[in-house]
Amino acid sequence: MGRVGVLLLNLGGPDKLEDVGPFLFNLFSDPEIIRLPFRWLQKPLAWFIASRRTKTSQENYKHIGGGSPLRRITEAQGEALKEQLKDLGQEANIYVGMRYWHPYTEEAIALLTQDKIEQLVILPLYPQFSISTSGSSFRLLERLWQENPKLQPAEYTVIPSWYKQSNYLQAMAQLIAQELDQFPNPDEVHIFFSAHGVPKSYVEEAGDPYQQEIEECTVLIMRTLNRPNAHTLAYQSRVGPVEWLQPYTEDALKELGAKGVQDIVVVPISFVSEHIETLQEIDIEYREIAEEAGIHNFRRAPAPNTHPVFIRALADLVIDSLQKPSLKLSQVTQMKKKVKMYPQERWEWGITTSAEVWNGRIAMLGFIALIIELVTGRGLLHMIGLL
Ligand SMILES: C=CC1=C(C)c2cc3[nH]c(cc4nc(cc5[nH]c(cc1n2)c(C)c5CCC(=O)O)C(CCC(=O)O)=C4C)c(C)c3C=C
Ligand SMILES: [Fe+2]
Repeated sequence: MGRVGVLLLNLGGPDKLEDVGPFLFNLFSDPEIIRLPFRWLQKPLAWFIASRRTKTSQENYKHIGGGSPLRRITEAQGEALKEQLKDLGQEANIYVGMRYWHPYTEEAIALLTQDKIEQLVILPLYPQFSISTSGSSFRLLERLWQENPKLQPAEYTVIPSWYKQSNYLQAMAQLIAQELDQFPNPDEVHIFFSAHGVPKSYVEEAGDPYQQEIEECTVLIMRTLNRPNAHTLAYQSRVGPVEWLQPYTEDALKELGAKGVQDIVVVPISFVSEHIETLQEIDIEYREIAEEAGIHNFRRAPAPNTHPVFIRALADLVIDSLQKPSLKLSQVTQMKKKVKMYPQERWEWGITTSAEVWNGRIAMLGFIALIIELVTGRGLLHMIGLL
């Protein structure tokens, strides 16, 4: 076996408050995050939404120490994984490739090319696949390697999602059990799984398997936990005016409170590291909503971070993938059969020439309306609450 590398993919987060604006611009510039029919509108809209959101987002980051801990934790996971692999007899270099902030995926690719990695395992740090997370990073890798084939290692394999991995399930069950046991009556506590949401259209129109994987993951964690507790699954972090997967976390909390539930353990299920959506959104915002709803005893299971059983899960995934036939990026998108990744598969209204002409005209009108709205502060986006 040649020189082995593991590329850990994650979203990235601003290291300090000044990074928040450019980080948000990168995020909203991604067509897998905001799916628009016209590519040229992506950057102006990204700039616009990022500018509107920066201040609120900065306030949120201030609550968690002025920046995201994601880089530090992901790098610590990488170091622990390297050690664990070594203990299991597998030497490997670990690289961290973030999608929207440093260290960018491009930086990781440059490093692993420089290190002459011959066999690469691509491991997204998202247990479940979504077009907007792992899908976006896979798309970027495909593009980087198409643009410069010399950057592609001799051999590589992708792990598309891994929410069924037994040590991952064990780690989650242990983290939940540890919180339940802080209550006087652990079996009476309600377990509240809070998954990151995505727009409903991703699942229903674009075929994103995310919701199905989240639901299955919840069942598997409950089975591994093997306790009698009642549980709920809801979706957090909605952005913008369109409908996202439901029930929304805030509504589900209010409903439980109304039913008289007083003790809960919230389990962040789409994340393997602490970050703004656990430390600020769950620990501060949702806790407040829960308390107002009468849920007085609110605890949260920590994200797996560098929990040894979780690190063992990552190591097992790497070793298994090196022993199995390799899986290519193109196979992953083919495997998720009906998944419409942007922009390789276009929305239906964009595929004929006349439709393209009309799309262009309508888009031009929309862009003019957006500029007028930016200048005057009045218009449709204000009316629907996006601005
Ligand atoms: C606007 C659409 C968004 C979709 C769709 C989305 C999906 C998605 N995101 C994560 C995980 C993370 N998101 C993070 C930050 C973040 N995400 C969005 C928007 C969407 N996410 C925004 C606007 C932000 C910035 C923070 C904010 O202003 O609210 C992060 C990084 C957090 C950090 O500590 O910096 C992660 C991680 C998942 C798992 C997911 C879909 C499954
Ligand atoms: Fe997000």
